[in-house]
Amino acid sequence: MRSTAPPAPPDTFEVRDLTVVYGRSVRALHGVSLEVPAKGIVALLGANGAGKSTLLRAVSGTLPMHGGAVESGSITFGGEQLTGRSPADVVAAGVVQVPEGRRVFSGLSVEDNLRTGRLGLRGQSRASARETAEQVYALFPVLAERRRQAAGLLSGGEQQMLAMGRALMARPRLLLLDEPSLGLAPQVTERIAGIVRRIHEEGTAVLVVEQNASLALELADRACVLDVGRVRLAGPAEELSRSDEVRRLYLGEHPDGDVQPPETATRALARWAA
Ligand SMILES: Nc1ncnc2c1ncn2[C@@H]1O[C@H](COP(=O)(O)OP(=O)(O)OP(=O)(O)O)[C@@H](O)[C@H]1O
Repeated sequence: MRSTAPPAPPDTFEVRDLTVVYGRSVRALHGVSLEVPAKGIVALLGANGAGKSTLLRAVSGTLPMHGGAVESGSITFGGEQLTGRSPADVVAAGVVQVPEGRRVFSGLSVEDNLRTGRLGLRGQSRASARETAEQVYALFPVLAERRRQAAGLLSGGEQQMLAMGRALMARPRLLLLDEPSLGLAPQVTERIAGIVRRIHEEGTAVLVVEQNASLALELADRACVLDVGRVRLAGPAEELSRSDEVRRLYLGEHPDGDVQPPETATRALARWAA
């Protein structure tokens, strides 16, 4: 039977009722749904162990490397099914992840690190590779200055920029950012945030996973809070940043120094889950 659901708008990224297991017993995600509109920027928040990395692994096709599998649900980008696809296929579909912890090839030069971002991409000419590299250097002038230096000699912030630049070499239409501020000084974090804004303004959709909730909520249009593998809150980032629950749990604020009454949290949940 043909589906009667209307086709998704081009480049909408959709996760629907996703359940992920590790081995036989660890269910890390339970029926998670979220959406990144075309050219949107969405933050995924949650405490340690909430399932943020698991969601990114499911999207990028790297779950099997961690002993995980999608049990049910779907992941689509512009209507194209990504569930169960290989990492190379996901990149070819326009969805590229910047891994947590930067993970650059420290013995390779900046230039060669950028080249690895295009490995395996089909139908791309040398001229277009050069043009993309120049766009990346324009976005990160510090990488242009150090293009022949070994990546291992860069500072933490510069390595984060290189990891982002390498992902941009594949010309993603959706960029997945895993903890871009991890281990960086506040000033460097601000620079990275500014670059994420520019990438987004130039038309790339972004899904950003962050422990630094204030940064993520400042950057994003919408946000989604995961709690022990389930979506606890979702809605416009500005509304979430005003939510008592988010302020207390993720922004480190303690309104009146008191614990929030449970009925307030329930009402907040109902409002943002709508
Ligand atoms: N390879 C794995 N094998 C078994 N269980 C795992 C594996 N990776 C993660 N888990 C479990 O899945 C759940 C979700 O973990 P996940 O790493 O996705 O959370 P997270 O929100 O990314 O946390 P963090 O911020 O600490 O990275 C946790 O209970 C974790 O222990």
